[in-house]
Amino acid sequence: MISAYTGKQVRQAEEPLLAAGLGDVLMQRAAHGLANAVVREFKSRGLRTYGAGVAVLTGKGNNGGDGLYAAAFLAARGMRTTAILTAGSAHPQALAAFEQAGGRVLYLSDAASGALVSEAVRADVVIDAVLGTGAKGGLRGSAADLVTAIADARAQARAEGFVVACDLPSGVDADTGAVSTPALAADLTVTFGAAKTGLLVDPGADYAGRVDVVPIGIEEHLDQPGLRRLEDADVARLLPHPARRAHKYSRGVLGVVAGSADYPGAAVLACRGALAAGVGMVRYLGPPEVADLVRRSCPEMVCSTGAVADNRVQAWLVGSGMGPDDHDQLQRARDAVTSGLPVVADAGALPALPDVMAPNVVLTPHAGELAALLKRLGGEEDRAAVEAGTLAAVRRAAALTGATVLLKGATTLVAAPAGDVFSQADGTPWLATAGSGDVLAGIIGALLAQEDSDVGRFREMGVEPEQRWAAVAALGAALHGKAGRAASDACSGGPIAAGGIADAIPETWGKVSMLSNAGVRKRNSHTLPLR
Ligand SMILES: NC(=O)C1=CN([C@@H]2O[C@H](COP(=O)(O)OP(=O)(O)OC[C@H]3O[C@@H](n4cnc5c(N)ncnc54)[C@H](O)[C@@H]3O)[C@@H](O)[C@H]2O)[C@@H](O)CC1
Ligand SMILES: [K+]
Repeated sequence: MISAYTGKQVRQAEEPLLAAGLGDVLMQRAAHGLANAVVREFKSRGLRTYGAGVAVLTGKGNNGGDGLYAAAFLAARGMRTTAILTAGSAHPQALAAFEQAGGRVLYLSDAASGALVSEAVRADVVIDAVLGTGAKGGLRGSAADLVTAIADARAQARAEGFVVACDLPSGVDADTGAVSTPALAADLTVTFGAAKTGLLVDPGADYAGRVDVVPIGIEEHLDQPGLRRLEDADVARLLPHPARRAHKYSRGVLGVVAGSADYPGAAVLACRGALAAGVGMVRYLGPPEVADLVRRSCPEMVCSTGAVADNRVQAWLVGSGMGPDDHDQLQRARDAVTSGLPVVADAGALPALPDVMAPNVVLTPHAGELAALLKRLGGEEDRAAVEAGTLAAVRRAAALTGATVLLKGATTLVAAPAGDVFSQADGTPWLATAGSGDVLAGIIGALLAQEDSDVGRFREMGVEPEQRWAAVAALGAALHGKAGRAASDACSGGPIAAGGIADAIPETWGKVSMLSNAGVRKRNSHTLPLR
């Protein structure tokens, strides 16, 4: 599990060490980690470090100090290092160490900016150490102009080097992931002590590139993370596995209320996602013509035209492919949400649900649907505002509705009403295809139906029982992303259609599960390997 913290939380964790006079030690550890990461990046790209050019964009605070110390380490390895001071001054000890190691110092002024841009554009690596967690707002003045010019050169492929952000890309808000432009998109962000929340949230994640966390000794002072990400091992631990004497009912039955005359395919894709995601049985409820297509597309399905109350299931999926005029289906969606069972509510159901729900109801809006939901609850947001502040928007929606809210996107965020947030980015842009969300709803529905009252495996991971619905939804997002990636990889990175995501789920599931075979055997009470 990756745990992420706000800038304030990280600074609070640093306080006891700073009070003990260890400030310079922390900075040296951070700088050492940054320098090592830069060297590793050169090696992984098959590039020589000796004689390579390093340009450090250096602010006047401690972030600039980290960059200068790191550049001093790199100079000692024979790299040609140049610091471009953006604020006229820099961390004095770090600057002295840098100059002593043979680094060259240039000062940013309006007159010199053309030459400085060329310097940065020619460098094999640009280290962005202008602003860190102490920044208020984004880059301004000539520092902003410099970054704009470098970013333009990179966009026009006039710069060959790569960009490494020191702690976070300057201009990215460490807490919210909001971006004050201009900001330089990094290939790699080397962040200190702990991942910062804003690096794992869009749009900040767009600028962070890969994120490396360098431990600096503050870790034991960190409190509860504001945001978490499930890694492969967590996914493996959370995926359900049938007990040896399981039968189809004990494995969970999912009821699906989805599809309409206009969008019958959405019901089929939701059902295909669910059938592939481990559930014992899927029942479909809806108009006869949609039921007919579902039955013909998925012979495993049990279809009926009855009411929610007449069907024994462990969880419901409602809304995929439904419109505002599908009155019978919308009534079923409302009945499912008030049944007390876990529900995943998607697309067309979202405008028709009660204002206040329960944590075991998982809403799955995209940014436009989330904006509409927030407006209905009295907010001002439009789609652009949601996209610029995804974390705040998803948290607010969860707090206002009392439901778990999953915001779909390149980075998928899931907020529990009590405040826990998960962030998953397992997929590929090819997942942005019609029907992909229906498959996601199917997966989450299937996982909800398999949830039992055993909350131990969540507790072991530090997830409280009432927040586990968010973890289950994040698990679904992870599985969906990984399956989409696997489907695309199987076509050498080519495009995928939504049905391909569903088809790739079982093998993706199997491969991830192998990571925790020991745990699986423990849960199944088997001591002998299954043959
Ligand atoms: N506190 C510590 O002990 C450690 C801090 N570390 C580094 O220190 C950073 C935080 O350092 P600081 O608190 O000095 O903050 P920053 O380095 O982020 O910068 C703050 C400085 O820039 C100025 N500033 C703020 N906003 C600005 C803006 N929009 N435009 C231009 N100037 C602006 C401030 O007046 C201040 O001088 C972290 O991101 C990390 O890189 C690491 O060295 C690890 C240890
Ligand atoms: K930075």
